[in-house]
Amino acid sequence: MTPAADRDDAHLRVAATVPERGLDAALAVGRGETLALLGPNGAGKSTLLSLVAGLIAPYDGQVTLGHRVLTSVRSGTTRTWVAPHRRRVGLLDQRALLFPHLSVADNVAFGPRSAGVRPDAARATARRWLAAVGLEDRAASRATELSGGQAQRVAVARALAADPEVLLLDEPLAALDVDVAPALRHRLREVLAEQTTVLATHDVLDALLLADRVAVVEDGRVVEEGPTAEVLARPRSAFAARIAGLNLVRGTWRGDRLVTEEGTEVHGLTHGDVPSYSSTATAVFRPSAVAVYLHDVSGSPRNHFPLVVRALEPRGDLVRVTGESGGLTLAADVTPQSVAELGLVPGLRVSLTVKATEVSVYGV
Ligand SMILES: Nc1ncnc2c1ncn2[C@@H]1O[C@H](COP(=O)(O)OP(=O)(O)OP(=O)(O)O)[C@@H](O)[C@H]1O
Repeated sequence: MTPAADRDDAHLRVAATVPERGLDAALAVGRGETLALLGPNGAGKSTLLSLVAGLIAPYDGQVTLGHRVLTSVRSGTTRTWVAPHRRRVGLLDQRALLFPHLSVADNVAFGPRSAGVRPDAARATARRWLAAVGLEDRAASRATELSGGQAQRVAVARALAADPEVLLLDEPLAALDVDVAPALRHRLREVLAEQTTVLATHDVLDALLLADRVAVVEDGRVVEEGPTAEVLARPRSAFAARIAGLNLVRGTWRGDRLVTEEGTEVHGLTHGDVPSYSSTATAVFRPSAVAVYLHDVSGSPRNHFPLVVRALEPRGDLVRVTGESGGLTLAADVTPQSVAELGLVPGLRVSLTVKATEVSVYGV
């Protein structure tokens, strides 16, 4: 069991084994928190969501939400079972699955109407959530008239209009075109701010931009868990290291550059909405985009970081060089030949450079 699963302040707790799917995992999510389940195909992410939604029962385990026990099964014997529609859990997967014969507004009003809310109040709720996802002007359209990205936004509004205590998102952006996904990701970030959410994804950007915490799921186990930026910057599990291992630099956006608390400046290209001046931002760049020199190499538009080498580790055909730079841990992937030519050893002072065009800056 992970330490996080023992948290006292958890709103949602899951601890379950599902032998036929190779799952034996525990997780906990705080109220208003977004937890990303990050893992490869078949790892057990959807199974965990299905347990919470009440679509499957464990062989052994419990699901609790606040003070309510939703599922309790001991060695195949069910003790407590709350029906899916009574759980106050919303589930959304990569297909929007709107009712084709209903208008957009009626799709969104469906949840409150089913819960017995009067038609005018349900319509008002629908309007509010459509506005939150930026689609109030499509209220009267048929669901079939929407683009894929719009339909997915309506599906988000419909899930939230039902006022779930927990929202479960299973790869909500996976089916969307790459040019549509960033806009929806941004909307999701806004609407998920106060919402307890579990997000299954294998996209590191979803985790970085939407989640407060990440649980890495591999072979039915939670193998790593922690604040998103920490896990992605210093991955301990094999999967997280493969997809993440990114250089992440947090700081304050100064209009054309990010400045860390210790005064390190990072130039990069902004993605999605440009961060507002003085707001918190994150610069992201891959170790493979970083070059290592023994001396400072001047020349813009490059970023330079003085680094004290801490470790050298083989990584496929390359060697990952990690070290400290002004309170940051940074990594560069270089060839074994460069390691030999530069005489890289722990303790050596070097200079890392990365082109500004290789650095993505996000307003988070
Ligand atoms: N309906 C099902 N019936 C039986 N086994 C299933 C079913 N769905 C998934 N499995 C199995 O359970 C295991 C976990 O799958 P799960 O779908 O939870 O993984 P996942 O991490 O969500 O992967 P993906 O990203 O591919 O959806 C896998 O071995 C999978 O083959």
